[in-house]
Amino acid sequence: MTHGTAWPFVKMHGLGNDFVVLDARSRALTLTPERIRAVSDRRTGIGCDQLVVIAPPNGQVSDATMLIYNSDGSEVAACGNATRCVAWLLMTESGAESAVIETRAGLLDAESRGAQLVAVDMGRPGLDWREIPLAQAVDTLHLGIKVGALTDPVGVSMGNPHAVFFVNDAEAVELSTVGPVLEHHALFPERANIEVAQMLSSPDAALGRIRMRVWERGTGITMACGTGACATLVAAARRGLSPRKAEIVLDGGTLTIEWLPDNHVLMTGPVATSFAGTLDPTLLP
Ligand SMILES: N[C@@H](CCC[C@H](N)C(=O)O)C(=O)O
Repeated sequence: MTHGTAWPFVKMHGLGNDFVVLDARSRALTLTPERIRAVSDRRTGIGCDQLVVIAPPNGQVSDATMLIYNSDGSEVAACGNATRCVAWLLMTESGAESAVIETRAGLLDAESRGAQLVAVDMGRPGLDWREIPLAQAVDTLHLGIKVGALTDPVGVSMGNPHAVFFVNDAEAVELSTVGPVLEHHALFPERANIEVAQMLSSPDAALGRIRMRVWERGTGITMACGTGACATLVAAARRGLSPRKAEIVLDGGTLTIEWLPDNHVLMTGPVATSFAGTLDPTLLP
């Protein structure tokens, strides 16, 4: 491989949920699960929770297409924190205050909310068992499964599958033990992201506050999960535990999530750039 053909990348994160971002708008990129795992590997690659590719827009309705891959090599339809990061890159590039990003989960509208702060309309939550998807017809407000001390989560799709367990003490949950078991539970044919959520506010608070930790499908424990924060707010509001707007306190910081009257979920939070570089061609030719 000659010098100059190596892939440039930007390393970004949203509240510590980190990404290697590749711009494939003017150059063909061939990814395989092996290559995604190699780049994502923290010991031998660059290291990230998700590999994110900016691809050309399909038609004229969006500014770009975003493709998202978990560090295990699987492709996913949605990633809230990466959407804010890519929106920020696109807005910085265009000088505009908004951007439209096409994902496998649909078109997402993003807006700048000040320095390094971005709001994204994450669309409508999926509340039907087929949308999550579940293996059988179950009321998504009470999935009724139990692993260890975790019982009866709420199922929510934010373009990707989530199971939200309400607990008295989120810090006490052994996520590294129960997370992988629940991710692969037979009720979730496409696996699931697993959230444990502890209410820090009362149901009648003007603004809710919820502590949340996550075991991400295809990645493991991460510092933050944007779609998980959206799913948690929706789950808490459906259970009558929270108003429809809340601060979700994650390991890496806080996201503000609002379930709007039009049924869309609005996520607002920071973005950060860590460094830029080029990928060793042995990782990605
Ligand atoms: N970190 C993300 C979600 C990434 C995808 C997820 N692991 C899945 O497999 O669905 C976020 O910020 O939403």
